[in-house]
Amino acid sequence: MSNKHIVVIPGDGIGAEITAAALSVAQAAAEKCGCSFTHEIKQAGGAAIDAFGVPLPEDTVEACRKADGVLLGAVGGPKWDNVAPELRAEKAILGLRKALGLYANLRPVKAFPALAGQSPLKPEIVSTVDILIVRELNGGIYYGPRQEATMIKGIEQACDSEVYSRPEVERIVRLACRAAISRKGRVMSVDKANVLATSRLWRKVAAEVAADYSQITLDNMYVDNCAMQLVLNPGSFDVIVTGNLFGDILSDEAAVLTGSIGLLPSASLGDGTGLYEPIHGSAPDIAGKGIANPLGTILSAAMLFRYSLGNEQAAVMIEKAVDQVLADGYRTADIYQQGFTKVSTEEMGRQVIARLR
Ligand SMILES: NC(=O)C1=CN([C@@H]2O[C@H](COP(=O)(O)OP(=O)(O)OC[C@H]3O[C@@H](n4cnc5c(N)ncnc54)[C@H](O)[C@@H]3O)[C@@H](O)[C@H]2O)C=CC1
Ligand SMILES: CC(C)CC(=O)C(=O)O
Ligand SMILES: [Mg+2]
Repeated sequence: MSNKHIVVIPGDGIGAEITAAALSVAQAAAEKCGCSFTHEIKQAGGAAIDAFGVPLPEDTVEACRKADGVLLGAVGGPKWDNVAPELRAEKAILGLRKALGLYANLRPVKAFPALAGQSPLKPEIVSTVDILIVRELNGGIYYGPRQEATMIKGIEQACDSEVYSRPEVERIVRLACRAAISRKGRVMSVDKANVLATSRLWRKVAAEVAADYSQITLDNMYVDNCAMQLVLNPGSFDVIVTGNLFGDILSDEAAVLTGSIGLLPSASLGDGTGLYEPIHGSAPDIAGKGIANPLGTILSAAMLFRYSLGNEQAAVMIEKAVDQVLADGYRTADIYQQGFTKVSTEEMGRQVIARLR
C-alpha cells in the first residue's frame, strides 16, 4: 500500500470529532502494518456553505475523484435548514455520491458480542444478526424529478418522483448476488411491488439477474413486512438488496439491533473512488460535546482499507480492535450502562489504537 492518498471530509455536527478519531486509528493501523497513506481535509455540507457559499465545492469533488478513497463524517444540521433547497447541506452528500458514481451502499449490520445484552432485543436473537444491506445509492426518489411546494388551483402541493431503470436495478442486484456467494447465499430483495411501478420493475429484473447465480437463492419481501421481520426475526436475513429510500430507512432500524446507530459503518462503491461514512447523520443534538460514538466511522475506515486501499490486514486489525474495546467494557454515552467505563469520542479512538495488533 504505497503512495495511497485519501480525502477526509469532516462535514458538520459531530463530523469533525468522529473523523478525527477515525483518521488517528487509520494512521495507527497503517503504521502497524508497515505502510502509510497521505490525506487532505476538504469541506462539504454546511461547513462549505459557510466558507464558500455552496454545499459541494468543485474543488472538493475534484480532490475526491483523484483520491484513492474518501472518509466522510456527515453533513447537515438546523443551521442550514432554511436555505434554498438546491443549497441545502444534504445536497453535498447526494451530489458527491452522484459525481463519484457511487451506486452501491454496503451497510453491514453485525451483532457485537459484548453488546448483546444492550439491544432492545433478547441476546439470543441479537446474536443471530449478521446482515449485509445493499442499498442502491444513485437513483430512486432521492434523485427523481422534484417540484417544491407551489400553489396549484389554490392548493399548495409538492411532488417527489421515484424513477428506476433496468440497468440501475441490474447492477445493484448483481452486486448483491455476488456478495451473497461469499456469505450464506441468500438474497432478500425488498420493494413495494404491490403498489409501486418502480418496485414491479425492480422485482422482475432482480429475478432475471439472480437466475445467473446458481449459488444463491432470491426471495422478495415488501418493505413494510421487512421492517417488522428485522425486529422479529433478524437472523433470517443474509443479504438485503433494496432501493435508495427503503435502504436508508431499514438500515437505521437495523442499527438499533446492534445497540446504537453510532456503531454502523458503510462503504459507497462505484466504478471510481469509494466513499466511507457511518450510516448516521451529523447528530446536531450532541455535536461539540465530545460524546459521539466514533466506532461507526472507525469501522468505515476499516472498510476503506478493505475496498479502496487494498489492505485487508489493516481492515481486520481495526475490526478486531473495536470488538476488543467493547469486550473490555469501554462505552460512549449512547451505549453506556452502569458498571462499564464511560469514555469520550477521543478516548474511544485512543482505546481502539491501544488494541491494534
Ligand atoms: N450521510 C449524511 O451526511 C447524513 C446526514 N444527515 C443529516 O444529519 C442531520 C441530523 O439528522 P438526524 O435525523 O438527527 O439523524 P442523526 O443520525 O444525525 O441522529 C439521530 C439520533 O442518533 C444520534 N446519533 C447519531 N450518530 C450518533 C453517534 N455517532 N453517536 C451517538 N449518537 C448518535 C443523535 O444524537 C440523534 O439522537 C440532518 O441535517 C440530516 O439531514 C442524516 C443522515 C445522513
Ligand atoms: C441526505 C440523506 C440521503 C443521507 C442519509 O440519510 C443516508 O444516506 O443515510
Ligand atoms: Mg440515513
